[in-house]
Amino acid sequence: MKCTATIDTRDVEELYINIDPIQAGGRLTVDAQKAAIAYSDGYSVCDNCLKPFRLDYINKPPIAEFHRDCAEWLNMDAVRLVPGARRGFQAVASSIVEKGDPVLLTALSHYTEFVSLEQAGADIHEIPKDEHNHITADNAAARIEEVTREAGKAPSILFVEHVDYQYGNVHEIAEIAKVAHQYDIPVLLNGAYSVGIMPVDGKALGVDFVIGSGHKSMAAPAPSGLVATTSEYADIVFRTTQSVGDITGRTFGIKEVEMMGCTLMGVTVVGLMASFPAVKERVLHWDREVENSNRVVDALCAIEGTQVESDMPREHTLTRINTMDSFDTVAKTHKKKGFFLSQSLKKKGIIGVIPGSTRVWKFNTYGLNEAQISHVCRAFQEIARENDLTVL
Ligand SMILES: Cc1ncc(COP(=O)(O)O)c(C=O)c1O
Repeated sequence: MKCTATIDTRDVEELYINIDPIQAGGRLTVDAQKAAIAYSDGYSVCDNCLKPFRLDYINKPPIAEFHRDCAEWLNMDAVRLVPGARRGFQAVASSIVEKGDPVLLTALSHYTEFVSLEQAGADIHEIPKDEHNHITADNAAARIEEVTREAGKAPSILFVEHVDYQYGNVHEIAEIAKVAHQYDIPVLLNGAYSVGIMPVDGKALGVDFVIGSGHKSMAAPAPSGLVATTSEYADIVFRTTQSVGDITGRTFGIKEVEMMGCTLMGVTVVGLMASFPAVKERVLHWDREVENSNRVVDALCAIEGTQVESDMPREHTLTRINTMDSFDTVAKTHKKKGFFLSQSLKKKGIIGVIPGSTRVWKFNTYGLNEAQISHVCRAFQEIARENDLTVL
């Protein structure tokens, strides 16, 4: 049968400023693009897989060294690469959680966190958010007490988002981890919106697992991510296989069960590695990114009726904005309805706002330079004025 699917070249990044809430930290560096081409064959990194036969031991390209560097960078003891943050959640859940165990995640957890715990057969409970859309240590403590009372045993793990995907708020992780540890509950940090864009120190936060997403925040090809842990948990999460063939008597050496033997291959691993020097450098400039985020938010707030639903001032580049009393009032009579906003933005060279959204929506300014930030600020206000909204 003839395959009719064709892949068009994608020139979006060259032509437009992209403020899509989930894509900002995943854009590849030029080095990652070059590495992806050079290592495009499936088994390209496996040419020098010598004893011991496991991908994270390969020295050429320096994958083994990269694992060590990455652990040190996160101030954790061991790292493995995985195909996406979700596979990191899955590895931890399946090695720590027994079927029927109570577990805690939060009212701001991503669905992939739920799914990983569901797959492990967990009895899932949420920590509620407070009135400021924060997960707090007090709420975590109260929920641990409640769930322990109801289930007859303490939760076997607590998953918490460093920065949540709904508001882009930064949560009080060190305090939550301290509380959880008082009940001997290990803590998994979902760093999908932090690892690779802002400084993350696992030991300072006091967490037992750090999960990162390569394609979301580490300028890496999809699917990629990492799971980092402490020496206390490394042997559990990275346990090696005990399988023995009952006819052949075969054993499989040091292959790790949760990693399905070998970790990231080809384009994904070399892309992640090639961007790593730039990623390490860019997290040092997080203050500038936050400043830029606040500039755009301030420009939006100057449009009468606009409100920010995330923390103010912004501490992150992902922001949730409410334009029901500004852009949405235009949408009510505009011939293009709610699509006028994304279409007007596109005409001004900006993409990433979901077409049709004029009520509550999100954007991310990560990685934009000064000129692009100024242009985005100006564009929102011009669109407001063109549609007779008041700009203060
Ligand atoms: C907060 C959060 N956690 C986890 C994930 C899943 O990340 P990945 O695609 O790397 O598995 C996402 C993806 O959108 C997310 O927003």
